[in-house]
Amino acid sequence: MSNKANERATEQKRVDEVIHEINQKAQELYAKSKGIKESVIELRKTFWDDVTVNIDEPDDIIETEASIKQQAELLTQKESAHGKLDQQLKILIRLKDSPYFGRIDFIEEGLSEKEAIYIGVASLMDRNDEDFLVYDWRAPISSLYYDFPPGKASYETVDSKIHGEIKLKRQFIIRQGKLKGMFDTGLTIGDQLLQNALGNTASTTMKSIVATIQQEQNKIIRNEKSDLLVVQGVAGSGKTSAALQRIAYLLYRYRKELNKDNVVMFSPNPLFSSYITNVLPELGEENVRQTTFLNYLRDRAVGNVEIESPFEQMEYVLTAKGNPDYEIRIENMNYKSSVEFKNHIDDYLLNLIQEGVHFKNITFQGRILISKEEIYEYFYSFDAEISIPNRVERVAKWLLHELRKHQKEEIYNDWVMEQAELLDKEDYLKAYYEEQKVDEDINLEEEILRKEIVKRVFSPIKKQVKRFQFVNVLATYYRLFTEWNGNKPIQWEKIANFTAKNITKRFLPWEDAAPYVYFQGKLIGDYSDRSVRHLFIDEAQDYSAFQFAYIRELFPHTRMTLLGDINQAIYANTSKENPLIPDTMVRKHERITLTKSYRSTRQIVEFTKYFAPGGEMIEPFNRDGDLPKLIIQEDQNLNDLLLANLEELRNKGNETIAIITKTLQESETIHERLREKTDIYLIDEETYTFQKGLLVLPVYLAKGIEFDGVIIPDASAKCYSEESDRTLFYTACTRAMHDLVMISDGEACKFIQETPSDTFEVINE
Ligand SMILES: Nc1ncnc2c1ncn2[C@@H]1O[C@H](COP(=O)(O)OP(=O)(O)OP(=O)(O)O)[C@@H](O)[C@H]1O
Repeated sequence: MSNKANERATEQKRVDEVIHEINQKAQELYAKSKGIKESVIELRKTFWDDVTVNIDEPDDIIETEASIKQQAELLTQKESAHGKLDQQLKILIRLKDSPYFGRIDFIEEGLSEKEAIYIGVASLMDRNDEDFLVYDWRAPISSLYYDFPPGKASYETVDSKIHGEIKLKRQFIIRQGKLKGMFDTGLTIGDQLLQNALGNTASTTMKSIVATIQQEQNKIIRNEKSDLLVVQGVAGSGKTSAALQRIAYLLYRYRKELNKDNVVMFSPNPLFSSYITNVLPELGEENVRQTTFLNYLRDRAVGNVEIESPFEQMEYVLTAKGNPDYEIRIENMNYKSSVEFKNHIDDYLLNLIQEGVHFKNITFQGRILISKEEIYEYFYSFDAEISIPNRVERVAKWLLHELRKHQKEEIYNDWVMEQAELLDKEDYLKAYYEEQKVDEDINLEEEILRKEIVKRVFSPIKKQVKRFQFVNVLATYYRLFTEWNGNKPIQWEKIANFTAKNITKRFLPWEDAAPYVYFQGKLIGDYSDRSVRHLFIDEAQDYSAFQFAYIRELFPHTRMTLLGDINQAIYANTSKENPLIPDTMVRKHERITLTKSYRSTRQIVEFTKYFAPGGEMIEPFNRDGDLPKLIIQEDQNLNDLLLANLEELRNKGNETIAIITKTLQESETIHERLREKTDIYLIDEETYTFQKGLLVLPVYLAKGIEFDGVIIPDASAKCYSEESDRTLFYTACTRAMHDLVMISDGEACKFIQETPSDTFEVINE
């Protein structure tokens, strides 16, 4: 046997031994878990047998309660032990298929023996729990694998830095316990494994990249020092992947202090959220809290307002040119996205300390119990030193006190007994006795019934007061645009009229959503979630300066990781003062730039980098495919052309093909035309998942996602005519992993024309 074959046989032998060990452990765990499960079932069945129930005397009741509590605790303990064993079993099952993907032989400085360190998705100890058969990829020593080629190397432990030398670096592909591939590499992580990973067809959910994390990505994943980490990475450079592995890393590294509920991720759209849901479970972690910024704002906004989505805003910008309000809307977007507007709101808030907060009457059965004027007077009777939210709290206390007085007065009104006729008296009396702990007294019955009825009717009013709903946030916001005479910026009149018109309809355009919720927080307090320890913002280029400033105030003590690509800033006004642009961030932060693109073939990256602003720095990963194709057609039927190209892409092995349009309108038209002829799935902002096959969607909903093949049905100069379309077009093209086809009716857009003619193939139909 050759040396190589020998080594391979030795490695397979080790794989077999480790799997044997896994099987043993799994059997033991299974037996334990089964035992516990049976005892849980048994305990549930016999729960009451071991409880002494006696409620004759107060002492007996206490004893009974203690006995139930003890039994319940025992059950919880057993259930949790069973849960933990189950979790361990799941890890073993994962390891059994592929116990590890890497090995390094490391000699620590001062020691003579080298140690072979095998790295996998989770740790595995030998039977005696003495040695590691597999190290978790997140263990400190595993960083050697990602950070260094063979030669001098070091890694950091909790309290020191260990130096030494890597003698060997090896990568494995193990599937179903069989060694399918094995490569020794001089590079950080060899090309071959990455080639394998990237050459596959797109999947409908994202995969983990732990076996092939690159050095730059590893810096993002293992960064523990920065409070604010800003990652600017070109399209397909692995930002989202790095973010998810970073979450898994942090959950492992700080497992005592951090859990899934302490981590929040803002993602660009619901489709993206479901696209990434598999990654953390694949790494043995539970999914963290995920939401879109839109949902975050919608969940918070008071005042029964309708908040426009950023996608609707985008669609408006792209399709409503010529609309009488269009220019004003753009100005509104400009101004409301700026920190200048935030300062303006802050000035207004200073004025509100003196005057101007609007309140609502507290009404009951159509009568005003406490008028807004009375509330206003009480609110402004406080010292100017007392902040607005603080005063609001005091007003709430006062209102509750006043309401109690009104409640008492209502008791003897006729309506109460009328209502009593309609009710289940038993239920009311029972509730009363339970609460008041008094003995039944028939003479008191009517009195009690009255009290109870009034209490229940007042309860929702009190709840509203406790939630500060007596403050009319929307009307106070409206006053900013209609009455307040503060320092007004230029163009204020138009913007103010436009905003006032919308507020009257209880409608908030997307650019007004964050300002309104910010303003609301300053009036009635923010329910900022202090349990959030890490916040991740993906596609950070799509946030405006106002939104960032607001998020920073909302999470003052939260560590943040912002990831994005300024070249993909598709929403109007988000690329100004964006933290992804160097020097725009005031707060101390660390910045990592990723320039290598892994998603697309070399040919697609070479083509797209020409029209990405600052694209010279984009480096393709060395994976070859066909040149992007530009089809120029004059009178061809677009349907036939699309169908023919689809067929061709399918024949080349592409499984997921997306027709990416500029607007939703266009997507709908194409969907309508093709649905009779082929299976095609339209994706809109309500779509949460997608299947392999043919999809049609606007570019702003394709953010963060990738497809085997992409067809741009209208890449003409008519469609992508403005400079502001550059990032849209770039985003659309960079969704393609293997094939990119662009169709243009007549002259192609200037972005294609800017690129050297040898970077794409032109076909004249
Ligand atoms: N180290 C890696 N090993 C294997 N695959 C990788 C690696 N880095 C990135 N990829 C792959 O490259 C593709 C792009 O990654 P990802 O979506 O994380 O990039 P992104 O920077 O967020 O892209 P975009 O900004 O365009 O949305 C994915 O298929 C991902 O699995």
